[in-house]
Amino acid sequence: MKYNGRSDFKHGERAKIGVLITNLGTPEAPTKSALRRYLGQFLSDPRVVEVPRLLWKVILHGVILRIRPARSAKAYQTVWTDKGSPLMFHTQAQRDALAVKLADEFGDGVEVAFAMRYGQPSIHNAIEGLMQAGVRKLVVLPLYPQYSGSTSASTFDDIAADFTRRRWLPDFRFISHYPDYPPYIAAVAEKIKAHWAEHGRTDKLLFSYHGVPKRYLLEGDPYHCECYKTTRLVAEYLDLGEDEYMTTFQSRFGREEWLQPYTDETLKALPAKGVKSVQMVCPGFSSDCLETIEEIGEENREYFIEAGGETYQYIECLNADSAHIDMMAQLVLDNTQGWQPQDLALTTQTAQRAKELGAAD
Ligand SMILES: C=CC1=C(C)c2cc3[nH]c(cc4nc(cc5[nH]c(cc1n2)c(C)c5CCC(=O)O)C(CCC(=O)O)=C4C)c(C)c3C=C
Ligand SMILES: [Fe+2]
Ligand SMILES: [Fe+2]
Repeated sequence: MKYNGRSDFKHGERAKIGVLITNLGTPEAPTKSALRRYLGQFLSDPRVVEVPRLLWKVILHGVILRIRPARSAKAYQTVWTDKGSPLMFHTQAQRDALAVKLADEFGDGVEVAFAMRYGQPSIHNAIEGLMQAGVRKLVVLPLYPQYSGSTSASTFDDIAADFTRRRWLPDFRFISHYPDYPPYIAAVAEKIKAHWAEHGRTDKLLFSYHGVPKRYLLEGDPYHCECYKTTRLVAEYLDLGEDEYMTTFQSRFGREEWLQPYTDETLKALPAKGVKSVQMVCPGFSSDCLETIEEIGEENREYFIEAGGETYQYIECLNADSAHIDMMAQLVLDNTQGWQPQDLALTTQTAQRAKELGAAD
């Protein structure tokens, strides 16, 4: 076994704090072949699809990867921009802004990177870059406010896989969720308020979260509860009455039952119940992406209007808004309590002894 490490370590070198933000990942291009690669990696993750491996391998390679890539590529083409995939450029912008913000706190003693769980930039490459830059204390912030095994734990698995191959592990903190973190709740609520100030209010506000199979909830995944908690706290902040908002779940995948109520079914049913205008918000997504721009912004709009709805508005994700970056910086600061970038505390004597033993200076 060859462990990853640095052979050019210098005694007295500054030990930096590393901050790694992550998100899900996105295909490299909106093409069938790129989608096949991306979906192949994503849907092979046992945290995402909890089906016996052999059976799933046959279904994935025999059916899904033959049909879905072409369909998904078409959908991605509708959201692709000159800057590439929205999920990618928003995450890059979040990293850049967070780096500026954290430099106020730690000066040049902090390194900020971003990575994607599937595809590039990979978690392994990002950690490698941070370690090469002298990071000895690492905080990882997956940008999933609500914990789910399929997202948060899967990210942890990938970090752990990197660590099993690493010679010198950093001090490590992992922010597994923040569904009720006051600055996050405030940022989501204030974004809604800003939308109201510009466009007024509608009959209902729908909080739409990405779904997971209902089976995961029944087997102990807290995701469902954490989504409801976020909704409740934002609704309280906004002083909403019970009948003014709803929580729904979108992006169903496969045949089994997922968390309900489904966003699409709800929107098809609301006009008949007298709800003619809705605003949609997706607090579980830190960045606008295929699932918000195309699925909520376009596809579900059609369902609602075809069913007799009159006004349908989508409120964008927090993306690289300053309130979102401030929230991330605060979360990082809360989770680096007691950490300061510092010179490695090696005495001259220790350094001398290490030199005698042949270590690089
Ligand atoms: C926000 C949290 C997310 C959870 C929880 C989640 C679970 C989950 N997703 C799938 C299947 C697919 N998701 C896809 C796209 C996608 N999913 C999330 C986030 C969560 N997924 C995001 C941010 C995105 C968009 C990525 C982008 O490039 O913009 C897709 C791919 C799109 C498609 O082909 O339709 C699939 C497939 C499962 C099975 C699952 C939980 C079990
Ligand atoms: Fe997903
Ligand atoms: Fe619950």
